[in-house]
Amino acid sequence: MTIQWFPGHMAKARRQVVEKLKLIDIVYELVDARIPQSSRNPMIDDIIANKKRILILNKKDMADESITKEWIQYYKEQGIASIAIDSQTGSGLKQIVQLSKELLEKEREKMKAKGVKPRAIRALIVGIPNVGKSTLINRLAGRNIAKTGDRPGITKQQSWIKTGKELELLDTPGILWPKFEDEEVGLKLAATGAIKDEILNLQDVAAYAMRYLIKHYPDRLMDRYQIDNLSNENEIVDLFDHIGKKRGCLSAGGLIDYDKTAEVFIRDVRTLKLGKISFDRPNE
Ligand SMILES: Nc1nc2c(ncn2[C@@H]2O[C@H](COP(=O)(O)OP(=O)(O)OP(=O)(O)O)[C@@H](O)[C@H]2O)c(=O)[nH]1
Repeated sequence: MTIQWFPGHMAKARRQVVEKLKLIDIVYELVDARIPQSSRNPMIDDIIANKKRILILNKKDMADESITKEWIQYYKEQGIASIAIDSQTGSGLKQIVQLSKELLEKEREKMKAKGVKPRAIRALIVGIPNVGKSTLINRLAGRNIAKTGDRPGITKQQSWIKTGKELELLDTPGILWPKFEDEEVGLKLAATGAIKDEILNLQDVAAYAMRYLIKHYPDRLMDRYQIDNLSNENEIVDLFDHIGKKRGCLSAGGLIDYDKTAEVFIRDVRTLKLGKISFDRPNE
């Protein structure tokens, strides 16, 4: 389902998250590990205010491992606890409870001192569309629970999902909007498949991804499309021609079909044919 993020919807989405914050101890802010900055909500710090938070870099299986490590370090320096996980296989999930306990230790110690037995930690997953919120909830619950999160305008009864003895999750994640105002962010969201292909011109998205690969992963481009010398193909049009020819993207008259080439190239990127690519890098 595509959400049209009008200002009214943003305000409503924000209100829904703020309401839920009253019920929970900790926020799990879910982002896409390939674009940890570009897949964050622009107002997230303001929205969650003083609540404890873990920044969860999901889909780590698709991101460049060394860059993910740099991100974790970067966030540590910013005072933000972060971990990388793969919700599809469950890799990294154990750290979530462990880290939550660490972050909430003081509060829990205080409760113990008052003679109150600490209850399970209560958490809310928030994030922009498509970062894997439902997949994570289902994984933590050990069954298929989460279907859709809060759509702006739709109010749903809250209920808790128990995941083991130590953690309870709100069953509907908070859906927040991405940073659309920045064109590059839009291109990154499109390149990773986070937004619908109809929203941006696919040739623009492909050209952006090609430039990014020339800069950061030239060998992979050369290997995949048998390019001998990338410096001669720096012109994006030449690269389109080369890839179009190699991948058989020709129109009736034998000319390169650029739309088809863009589609094939983007599919290669999204299906890891060019390896694991991180489109956001710290300090860039
Ligand atoms: N490779 C990989 N794919 C994942 C992972 N987590 C989720 N996905 C896929 O990402 C897509 C989006 O996942 P969802 O769980 O529907 O994302 P969501 O955040 O709930 O999306 P909305 O309901 O649109 O807000 C699905 O195709 C999932 O299978 C992961 O860790 N690795």
